[in-house]
Amino acid sequence: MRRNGASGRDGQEAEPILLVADLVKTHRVDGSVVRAVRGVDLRVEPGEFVAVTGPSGAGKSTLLHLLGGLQRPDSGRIELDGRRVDQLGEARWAVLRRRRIGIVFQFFNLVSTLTVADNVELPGLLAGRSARQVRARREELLDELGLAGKEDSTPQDLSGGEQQRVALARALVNRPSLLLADEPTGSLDSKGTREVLGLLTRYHDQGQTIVLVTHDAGVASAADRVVSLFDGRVTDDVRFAEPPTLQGAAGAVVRLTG
Ligand SMILES: Nc1ncnc2c1ncn2[C@@H]1O[C@H](COP(=O)(O)OP(=O)(O)OP(=O)(O)O)[C@@H](O)[C@H]1O
Repeated sequence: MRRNGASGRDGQEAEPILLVADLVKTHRVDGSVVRAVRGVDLRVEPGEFVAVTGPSGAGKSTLLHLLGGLQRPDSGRIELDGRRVDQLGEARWAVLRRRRIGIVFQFFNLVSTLTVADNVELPGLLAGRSARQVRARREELLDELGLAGKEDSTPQDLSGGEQQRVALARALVNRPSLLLADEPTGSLDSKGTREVLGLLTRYHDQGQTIVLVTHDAGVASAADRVVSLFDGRVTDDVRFAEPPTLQGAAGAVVRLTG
């Protein structure tokens, strides 16, 4: 392994997908002040699979929310695909998120009253794609994710692992530049964890850029780079010389789950 540099997988200088500089976020609730993110710098190259890890309260979820535009930083800079985005308003962030960013959450956040098919298609239709295009993409994803035949089910008919696979399909429907995942295996059993990590690894192998937040070192080992946070600051940034293979990721999960 090596400490992180600024070059891509092939050693060439590449345009980063994500460039974060001196990002700061303070939460204020009922007179108390929590400095959750205290000057984070991060550069993510196209095709990287980055795990952001650290103990509870380190600021991982806050950082992910800032990267996905779900919260605004107090100061600092975020560039996505070369474009500054940290100062965009809510409406423009919503458009950007739909087109460029897919997000997977710990508790899936599926719309319980919609079918699997509708949950997956919704961001595609909201992004203005044709119904035919979106339907074809949904079919492709549900097939890849082992969910063919579940189109008419509702989320509550599915296991946690299946729900997270639906959430992954929804996140990928618009072919995002960046996939963000916030503890995506945090509410899954060992089988669901294995499945979801295997699928993330497969999409990464196909070139998907992923930033995943986890407190779990076993889950982090599926990534090819691990950024450690503590008290809102990056304390370590390690990139593995050999990007892990699907088998490597599966091995990590087997070690994790026994
Ligand atoms: N919306 C919020 N309002 C107030 N405080 C918050 C909010 N979100 C997070 N915090 C606080 O900010 C700090 C960082 O929280 P954050 O959830 O980002 O850390 P984390 O590393 O993801 O932790 P965990 O693994 O427990 O989710 C914590 O002290 C937390 O209590």
